[in-house]
Amino acid sequence: MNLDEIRAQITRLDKELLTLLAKRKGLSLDVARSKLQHPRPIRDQEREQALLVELINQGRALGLDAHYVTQIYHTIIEDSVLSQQALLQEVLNPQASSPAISVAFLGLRGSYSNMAARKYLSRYKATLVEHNCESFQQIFDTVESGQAQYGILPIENTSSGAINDVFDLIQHTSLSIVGELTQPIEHCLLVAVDTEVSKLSTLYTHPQVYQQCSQYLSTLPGVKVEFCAASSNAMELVAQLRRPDIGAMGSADGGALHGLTPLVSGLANQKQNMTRFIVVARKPVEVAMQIPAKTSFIMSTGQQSGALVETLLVLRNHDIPMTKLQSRPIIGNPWEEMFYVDVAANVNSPAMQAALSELKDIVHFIKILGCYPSDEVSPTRISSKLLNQSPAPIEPNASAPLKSPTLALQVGRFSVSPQEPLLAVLLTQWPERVSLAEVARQIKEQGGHVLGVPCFGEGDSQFEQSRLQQLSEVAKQFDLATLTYVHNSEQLPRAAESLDVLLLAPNEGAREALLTAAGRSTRPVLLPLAESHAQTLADAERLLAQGNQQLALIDTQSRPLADLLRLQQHTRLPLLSQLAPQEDVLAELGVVLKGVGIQGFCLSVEDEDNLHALGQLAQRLYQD
Ligand SMILES: C=C(O[C@@H]1C=C(C(=O)O)C=C[C@H]1O)C(=O)O
Repeated sequence: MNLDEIRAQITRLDKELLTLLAKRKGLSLDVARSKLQHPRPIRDQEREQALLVELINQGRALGLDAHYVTQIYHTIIEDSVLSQQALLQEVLNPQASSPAISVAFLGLRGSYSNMAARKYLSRYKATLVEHNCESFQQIFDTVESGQAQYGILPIENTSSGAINDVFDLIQHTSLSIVGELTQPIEHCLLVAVDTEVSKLSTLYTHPQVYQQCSQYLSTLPGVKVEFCAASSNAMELVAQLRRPDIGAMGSADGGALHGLTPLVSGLANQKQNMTRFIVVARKPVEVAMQIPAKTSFIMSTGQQSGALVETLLVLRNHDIPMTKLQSRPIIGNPWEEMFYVDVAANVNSPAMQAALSELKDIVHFIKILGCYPSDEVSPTRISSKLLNQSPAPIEPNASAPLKSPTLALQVGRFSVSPQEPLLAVLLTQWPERVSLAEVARQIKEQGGHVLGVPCFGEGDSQFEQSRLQQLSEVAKQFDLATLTYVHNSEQLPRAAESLDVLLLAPNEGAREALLTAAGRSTRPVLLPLAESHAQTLADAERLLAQGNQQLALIDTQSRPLADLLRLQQHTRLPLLSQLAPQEDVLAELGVVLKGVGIQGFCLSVEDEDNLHALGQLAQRLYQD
């Protein structure tokens, strides 16, 4: 077969795949209709888990790796759940469906708010009428006066935090929040004609984008930066001028609306840059009880001590999870605060109704801002336990686990517990023979959780920075947490900026400064055992005293079991163990250590050849 013939086959297959995906979506909507007739929750994570395990196993038999299959199905299921939710909402709020929908947002065509508006309203099959606004106030005015049905407003950003102006305007509006969505903010360098970065002399952008991309821009010293009112204005200008020496900065999708193409992407200093938007309308919506809802309200309490705590206790007593609490000053009442609260509950649920009536008795002011479907469809995770199910071998006779420590370690998205210990791989050096991505893929495939690679000490700080960044990007791709050795207090904050867990190098000089820096960090820290238990515990105390309570001890020298048990009697900190893969009894050792309450294993490997040991260890640790 020649290239054209092979490509023709691929094209045919892709068409078949799309037809099948459309059929699947149709069936998922049938499921929604059935759930409407015989009410039950839209989301069924048990079903999703069973489906994923089956698909992963079928995929493996066909030579597809587990991570690949999981990623594809997370996307398919997310769309399936959101489409089912939208169908239920349309049945419940028929006024929402009309031939044209008008929406007000900040900026011109191509702005981040515009892209958010398009994404949110794409769920309705109606033509979009867009109202460009110059301020948040104008968005509120446009919707309040009925010129637009919906307004889209950014409310918080993962890098810059709460957007105070929007919070302040909500305090006084008659509008209701009827929806939310979270949008990744991915800054790109956009150009109108075929050109190269070296040919650029001027870049147009918004000051906030400039700030968020400062590190990249410092690598282009000869390029002049000109500010515009919004990133969409910059795009418009560059599209009009069509010159090879100028570019704009903004989203790739937004640029495409102006005929611009991205020359470089991923420019933001912080890679996880996301904005949460709220959708406002004149009338509140009703949210079906079968779908996860959020309710937003504002309240002010008296200034007496404990007033806020009392309100939060009401929520806790009714088992209502709070997802956000933000305070803003009340204009005209110095030192009084208005609290913005988001809870994961339907305003019409009995628990929420009971909580609201109790809150009314103890607050000075309370107003419901809206109840809306939650935009988050958190991916169903398959535990290592489920993936590694095989007939259970005979367990060696381990002693009964000691009382489990009270401190719960959270590494990335993994909650560490004696039942589900953490499984990390720590490469002794940066991989040379294969790519880091291949190592990550293997770790994921074998059931590991954390990818650890040394990033410091082999070059200048820019080189180290690029390793930290590579590690974090590759791990994210494979849904793994990240780890590196930290040798001194200067490295610590740099590692903490990008990675999930920090392993302090044992016995380096300037120990105190390192412990203090680790104690000030908000990342979990692994502290290697010192010569004596007394020294280890003193080091731990020093670190904890700085505020960071996410601390675990790690045995890096395979100490005798009795020694570890003795240590456990004196501390509530979780204990992890670093193991070498050469050990022929590695898996058995793991089981014994898990039996005595060791909460994690760090497999120290020289290269990818030793990774198969991880699979054996995972299988023994996670089977029932
Ligand atoms: C389709 C269903 O609804 C949801 C979507 C699923 C899917 O797309 O596979 C699975 C479970 C539910 O969370 C269902 O319940 O079967």
